[in-house]
Amino acid sequence: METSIVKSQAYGKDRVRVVRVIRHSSGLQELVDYSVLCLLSGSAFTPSYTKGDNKLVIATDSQKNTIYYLAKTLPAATLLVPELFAMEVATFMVQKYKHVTECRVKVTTRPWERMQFEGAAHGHSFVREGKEVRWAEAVDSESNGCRVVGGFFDLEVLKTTNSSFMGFWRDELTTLPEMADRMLSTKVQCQWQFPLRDTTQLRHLPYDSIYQGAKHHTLDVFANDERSWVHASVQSALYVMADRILRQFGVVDDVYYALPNIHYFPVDLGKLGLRNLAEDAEVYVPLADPSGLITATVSRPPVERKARL
Ligand SMILES: O=c1[nH]c(=O)c2[nH]c(=O)[nH]c2[nH]1
Repeated sequence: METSIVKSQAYGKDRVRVVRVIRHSSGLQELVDYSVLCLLSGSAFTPSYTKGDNKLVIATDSQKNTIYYLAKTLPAATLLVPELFAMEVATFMVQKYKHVTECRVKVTTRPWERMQFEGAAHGHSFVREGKEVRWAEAVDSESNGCRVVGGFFDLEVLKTTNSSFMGFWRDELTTLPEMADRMLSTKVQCQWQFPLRDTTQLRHLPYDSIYQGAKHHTLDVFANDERSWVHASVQSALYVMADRILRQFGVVDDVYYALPNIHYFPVDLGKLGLRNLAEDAEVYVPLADPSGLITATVSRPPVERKARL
């Protein structure tokens, strides 16, 4: 007879692909392309793990059907915003099934850009641009209310100059030279968290503007903020990016970044009689592994947090 206890559990369906078309009477058509993860938790499910008792198990197949059902029946304005869609699925599950105490829904989007011809937007044709992925997560829980997070990952950027890394700790294990100018590349992961609110308030936050703003600040600081790059490091640029997002969007509680430092090294062409190091560097080789990894969560000072409540 087993004596172990289940400390935590969550089960559901992952990678539910939903492509939803919204057909407007004007002839314009819109499209979202989502991959959805839905996970249910609750102590009522413990016997399904410990006793093989499935009485209260909502089949993962039914969870998948619920996602399709909501994709068909929710209003367009909700479907088009991943945070709102995630929240509707999560709250639906918690409200419909009394024994579900928490539902976690993560929606990942694959962006389709509307085609443009001579400046005019096409009514129903789209092209996949870039690899960056937007995502949103809503966790609705009976006891805590709803927690929403938005973010993006795989935004790949590179700059050929105006980045340095100087003045770092040196000891017998240090071989890296001071770098007054270097190539810099990263694949940005950024996410922003909203305070716990009730769902009525959460339904009215400007999720799309925050996503656009976060992306803008990320690219603008990467390309243009001389202070953080020319004189400092990935760490200091990360902080400036996050601070800008927090200052523009009062509803955001904290911002997390993960910035890999994908190294590009100048090839030593000395043996070919060519100078290609330091200020002569023009030919580089990207290093697949390892990369640096700089991460931080940045939030408001405690006093400012209190004032916002
Ligand atoms: O911006 C950087 N931060 C670091 O901490 C670091 N470490 C390193 O080797 N190169 C860099 N670059």
